[in-house]
Amino acid sequence: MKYISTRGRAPELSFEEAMLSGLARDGGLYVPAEIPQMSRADIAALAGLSYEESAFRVMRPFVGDSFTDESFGDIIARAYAGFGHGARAPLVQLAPNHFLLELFHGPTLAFKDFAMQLIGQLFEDALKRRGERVTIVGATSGDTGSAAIEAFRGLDAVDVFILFPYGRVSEVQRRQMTTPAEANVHALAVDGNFDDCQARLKDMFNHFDFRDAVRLAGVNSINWARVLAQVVYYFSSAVSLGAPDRKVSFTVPTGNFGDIFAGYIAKRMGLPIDRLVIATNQNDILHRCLSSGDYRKGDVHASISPSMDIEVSSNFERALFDAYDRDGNAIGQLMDELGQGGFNVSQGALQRLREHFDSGRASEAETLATIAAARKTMGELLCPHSAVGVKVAEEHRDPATPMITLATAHPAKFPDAVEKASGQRPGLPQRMADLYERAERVTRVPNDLAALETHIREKIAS
Ligand SMILES: Cc1ncc(COP(=O)(O)O)c(C=O)c1O
Ligand SMILES: N[C@@H](CCOP(=O)(O)O)C(=O)O
Repeated sequence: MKYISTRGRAPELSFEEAMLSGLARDGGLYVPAEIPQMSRADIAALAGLSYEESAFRVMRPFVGDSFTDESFGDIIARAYAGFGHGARAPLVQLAPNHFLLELFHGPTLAFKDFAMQLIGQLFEDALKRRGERVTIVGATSGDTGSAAIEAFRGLDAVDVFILFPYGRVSEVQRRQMTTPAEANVHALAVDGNFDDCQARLKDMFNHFDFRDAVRLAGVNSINWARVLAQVVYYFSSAVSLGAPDRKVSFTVPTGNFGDIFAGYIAKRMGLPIDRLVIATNQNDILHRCLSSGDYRKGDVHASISPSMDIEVSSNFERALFDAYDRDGNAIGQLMDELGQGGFNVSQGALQRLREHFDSGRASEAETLATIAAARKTMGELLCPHSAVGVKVAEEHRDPATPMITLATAHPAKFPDAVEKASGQRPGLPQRMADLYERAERVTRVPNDLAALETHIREKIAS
C-alpha cells in the first residue's frame, strides 16, 4: 500500500512513513494510492465481532507490511482497552430511524480518542523499532490537543507541543491540556484562533530547516492514520443497523472535515452509505461551499461549539483531490488561491461532491434549543457539537433510511452551554473529578512562526 500527496509532487510513502511524516513535503496531504475494497460478504462478516476485531479487518489493508498482523492486533487491543464502554462506540436511539453514535467513552471524552489512542501505540512501536525520536506539534480547537496529550504523555521518544487558541477552548478542554505533569508535554496558548494555530503548524512543516532539525511529526488529521482509525466506527455502526443489506446515512458535526472524510472513505470501500451530511455551526464555510461552490474564508466567530470554530477545513483538500479526478496540479492551484482568500469549485467537481455530501448549519439559538429538546423528550444530554449534528440531521433525514448522527464529545466538556440550554449541569466522570484542583502549566505565545519555532527548539534542547 502506497500513499500519495494531494498536490502530486511529494515522494510516495508507505503507511508507516506517511504516519511519521505528517504533511507531505509539497504541502499536500497523504491519501492511499488506491482505496481497498470490502465486499458485501466482508461487511456482513463484521456482524457480531468486537469493535477491536472489526477495527483490525477494516484497517489492515491500509497498513501494508508496516506492522505484522500480530503487532497490529496487539496495538488495537491496547488502544481501546481504556474505553469506558464495552461496545466502544455504542448506538442509542433518539427517534424512529434516528440514532446517536456515542463516540465519547474514551479517556478524554471526545471522538479524537479513537484515533489518538491508536496512533500513540503505533508511534511508540514504530519509533522503538527505528530507534528514532520525534517532536510532535499539534493544533487544536480543544479536543485533538487533549487526546494527543493523553496518548503521548510520558513517552520517551516523543515531545508533544500543542497550540491552542487562547481563551477560545472550554475550561475542561484547557485543563485537560495544561494539567498533565509529564515533562514531554507542552501546552502553548496562542494569541489567535484555531485557523491561526493550524496555519502556523503547516508553516512549520513547510519550513524544512526546522522540520528536519526537530524531526517534526503531526497528529492532527493531516496524518492519514488519524482518518483511518475513524473509518472503523462507520462500519461497526452501519453493520449493527443491518448493513450491507440496508443503507444508512450519517450526519457529522464538522470542522476540519476529518471525521466526515473518514465516512466518505468507508463509502468508497464499499459500505452502503446513502448520504453524508456535513453539519456546521455558524462557522459555515463548508455549508456555503456545498451550497454555492464558493470556498472562501470568513471571520471565525467564537461559538458554544468551540471545537468547530474553523473556517479553513484542512481535510476538504482530500475530498477535492478526488472530486478533481486526483489532479494534484489543480489542487495545488486551488490551495494557492485559498492563500489569497478563496476559490470557486468547478461545476464538475461540485457535482461529484454533491453525489456524496449534503450540508446544513445550526445557529447558536438552534443548538441550544436542540440540547433542551433532546433532554426533555429523550432524556439525552447532548454536547453542543452533537446538538449541531442532531439539528441538521433532523432537517435532512429521509424517514426510510436510518440516520446515524455522530455524538462527538461528552456534554461534561462543555458544562456551561449544556446547563444554559437544559438546566442540568453535566458532571465529569469520577476519574476526572479533581480536574479543577490540578495545577496548570501553560505558556502564552504570539501567533508568530519564528517565535514558536524558537520556543520549541529551546524546550527540546533543555
Ligand atoms: C467535539 C467535536 N466535534 C466535531 C469536531 C469536528 O470534527 P472534524 O474536525 O473532524 O470535522 C471536532 C473537532 O475536530 C470536535 O472536537
Ligand atoms: N476540532 C479539532 C480541530 C483539529 O482537528 P484535527 O482533527 O485536524 O486534529 C480539535 O478539537 O482540536
